[in-house]
Amino acid sequence: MTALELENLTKSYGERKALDGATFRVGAGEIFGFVGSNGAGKTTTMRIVLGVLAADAGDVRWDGRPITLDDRRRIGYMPEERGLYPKMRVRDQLEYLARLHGLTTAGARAAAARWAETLGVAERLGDEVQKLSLGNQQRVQLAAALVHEPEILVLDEPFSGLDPVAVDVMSGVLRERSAAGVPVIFSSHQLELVERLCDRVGIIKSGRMVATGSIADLRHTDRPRWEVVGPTDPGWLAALPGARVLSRDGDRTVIETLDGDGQDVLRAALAAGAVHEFGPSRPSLTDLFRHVVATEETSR
Ligand SMILES: Nc1ncnc2c1ncn2[C@@H]1O[C@H](COP(=O)(O)OP(=O)(O)OP(=O)(O)O)[C@@H](O)[C@H]1O
Repeated sequence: MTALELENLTKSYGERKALDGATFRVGAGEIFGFVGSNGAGKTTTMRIVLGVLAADAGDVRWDGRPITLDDRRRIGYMPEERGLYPKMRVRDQLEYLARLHGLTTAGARAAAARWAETLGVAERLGDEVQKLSLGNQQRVQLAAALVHEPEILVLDEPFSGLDPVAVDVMSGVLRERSAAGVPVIFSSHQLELVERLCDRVGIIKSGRMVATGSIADLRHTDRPRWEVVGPTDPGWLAALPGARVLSRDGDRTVIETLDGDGQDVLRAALAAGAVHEFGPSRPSLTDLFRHVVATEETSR
């Protein structure tokens, strides 16, 4: 199976260590969400994959062997700093990029039209990029990353600043590309979106991967957790040996128990008053992120 593998990447900018042994793998047809605080090392990692930046040490492999320039040409990349020519018309831009990647004139024209249509910017093909709204420029940017039918997609914050409809359009395209076998890696600070869209997630902190796995794996807890919307007086918990409150917000309480199917929790809560909602609770990706990423990093 073709996979993109990053092993032990290190990179320093002068004294500042941006990557410190980052290792992860994105398999064929997988959508991998790359998350971390500002300055954690996501863009640096992606630039190394692209080859626009050299690592100090470590390897990038594609299909089990060191990635080559030729492989890198088959990456669709959306850089953080974007990079469309503002004065060029959308059509010319997309066709130019497709031609640069080896498509014929007719092939480039067809691909530009197809991706503009898919991303909802077909009516803007004749406009200069700078005349488009930022969200539409971003759609064109994704079209630019896709126009040469890449075998790998590397997207640096493709969802930032998009309205919900554009988020849906872009999510649909990423799902469709991954279903076609393309490994997709994208960075984002929109963790609910990452949770919804990704097969696997990697959390980077200070240049190291601190958690990597499927959403289900990462959200798994050793002990069962329950969410109760009901009695506000925590006295009812005394009836449950080993139970402890993880969080409380008004009448919403999250409880961890030693084991069981939660029926004892429900009974105890009902004995204390009305229960409006009850069910199992698992930490969200946002909870996990807060847990593993220390706040001091945001000031790097
Ligand atoms: N060209 C550069 N020169 C010096 N330091 C840099 C350079 N580029 C990045 N850094 C530093 O390397 C670290 C990692 O930065 P990087 O841009 O990879 O993080 P990031 O996870 O993409 O952050 P963000 O979420 O803010 O985009 C940061 O401490 C940053 O200040």
